[in-house]
Amino acid sequence: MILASGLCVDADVTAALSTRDTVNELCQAQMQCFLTIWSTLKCMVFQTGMAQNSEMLNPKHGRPTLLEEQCPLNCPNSSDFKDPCINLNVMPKTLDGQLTMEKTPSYFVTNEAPKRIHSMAKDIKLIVVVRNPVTRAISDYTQTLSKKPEIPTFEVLAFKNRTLGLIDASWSAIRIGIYALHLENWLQYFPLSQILFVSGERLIVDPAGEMAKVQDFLGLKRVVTEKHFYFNKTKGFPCLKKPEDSSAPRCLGKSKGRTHPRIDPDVIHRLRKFYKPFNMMFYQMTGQDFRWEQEEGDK
Ligand SMILES: Nc1ncnc2c1ncn2[C@@H]1O[C@H](COP(=O)(O)OS(=O)(=O)O)[C@@H](OP(=O)(O)O)[C@H]1O
Repeated sequence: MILASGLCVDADVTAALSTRDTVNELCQAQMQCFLTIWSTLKCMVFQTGMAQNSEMLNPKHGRPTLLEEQCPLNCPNSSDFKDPCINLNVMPKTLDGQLTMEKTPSYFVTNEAPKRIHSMAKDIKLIVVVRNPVTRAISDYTQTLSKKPEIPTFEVLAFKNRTLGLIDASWSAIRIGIYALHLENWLQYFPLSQILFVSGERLIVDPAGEMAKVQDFLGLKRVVTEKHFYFNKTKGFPCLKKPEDSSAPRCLGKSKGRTHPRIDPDVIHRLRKFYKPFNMMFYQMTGQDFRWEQEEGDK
């Protein structure tokens, strides 16, 4: 989907319409979304897919202690939320002075998740790490490519019809980055004050700054600070100086921070245009400008 510049979402317009209406109007105006986005709204739409925040948070530097557990809402052999599978028993017992964290990126884009999580814990705090959706799509593709080298190129997958400039919004790598639609789903159950949006870009250039926001949001003393991080030139990312369970510095694993394949700049340009109105809506909904339009590169 290519969006003409005149169709950028104006804040007043966005306020007057629900997100879905606004997106619908934009799509209709472009006549390029067809039913793709609308049919996917009923099931899954997007994910942010960034694990690094919880991995950085895991060290029990402070009090309350943070515990991390994966996937409490997933039933074994079931990922479609059909069964009533909320099972807090799989979570570790949370003692006084502890906070338990759970990290499953796909929940953000799973239609049933907000309702189910709300019925489990209405006052739960939610943290979402978001990055430029264009970079996110390329990162997503890079991950798939590492497992399935035979898949078509990013440029092929990104379009329904490249000549006509029709972006394939049904491709999960692209669909997931339409954050405004996912957020709309969550805001039907949780107030914005219960959700913290962490900038994936800031997390790389200023991990301590973003972690300060996380600690404040969780009501923790700021114990993770600049002194816990250093920039690892080989990795090209910040790493932890000394995790609690080891005396050695620790970077995130090989699957985090992979080199992305070169993508045709024209395709990147088209994707930026595609995402722009959705990003504007997301900024308005969150009250945060992630400045993705101002980025030069997409790595
Ligand atoms: N400190 C540090 N070290 C390494 N990587 C970092 C770091 N901070 C942020 N990032 C970015 O995190 C991206 C990987 O997160 P994922 O999206 O794969 O997480 S998840 O597994 O889907 O939850 C990964 O994306 P790619 O660069 O595409 O690999 C990184 O850009």
